[in-house]
Amino acid sequence: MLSADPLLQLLAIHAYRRGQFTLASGASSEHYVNCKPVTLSGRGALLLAPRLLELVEPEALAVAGLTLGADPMVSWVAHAAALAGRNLDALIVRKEAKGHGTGAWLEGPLPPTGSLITLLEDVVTTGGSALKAVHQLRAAGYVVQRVVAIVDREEGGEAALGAEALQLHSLYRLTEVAAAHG
Ligand SMILES: O=P(O)(O)OC[C@H]1O[C@H](OP(=O)(O)OP(=O)(O)O)[C@H](O)[C@@H]1O
Ligand SMILES: O=C(O)c1cc(=O)[nH]c(=O)[nH]1
Repeated sequence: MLSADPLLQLLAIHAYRRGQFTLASGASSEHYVNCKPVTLSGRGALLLAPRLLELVEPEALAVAGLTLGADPMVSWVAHAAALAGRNLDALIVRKEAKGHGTGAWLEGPLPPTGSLITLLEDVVTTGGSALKAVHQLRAAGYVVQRVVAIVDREEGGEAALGAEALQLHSLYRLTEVAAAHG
């Protein structure tokens, strides 16, 4: 049965797949949620941006995320914030420092050192990718206390983030998306 929640419906139809998958952690899984067909769709952006923006800390000056899953997310959340009259910019954290030019890890309009930044993720499994981004942001002098994800697979991510003083907020659990897929 189709979910009454249009966003859950989009994720169930366009993001969730059953099969054999190798995850970022190297583990195997019979489920995969590829959020990109949703996060890169106009309707997905329209539905997701306000849902994620309301979970961003009110004092945050930027949203940041590890490329490339979080790239569209940080962009349209910053856009939604601007439409609401809020000062919130987008930052992209590279998976490795740029090998030429600036040599940067972080791209975007950098807020002052000490600013609060909320980390965005599409999927949290072990939390390793989110932590990689948080480590770069903290090394650059930013305060990160919260990770906001579309889907929490509930496979250790919340505890791993908690061990580094990070709260995980997610819109959906993998089990909900799988159930909506049917
Ligand atoms: O919590 P974790 O165990 O780290 O797994 C979740 C990560 O895996 C996916 O990224 P992926 O490495 O597939 O990269 P991509 O966004 O560049 O496709 C996803 O976008 C998360 O960042
Ligand atoms: O753990 C991962 O790599 C992972 C799982 C998943 O369901 N979706 C995703 O994008 N990454």
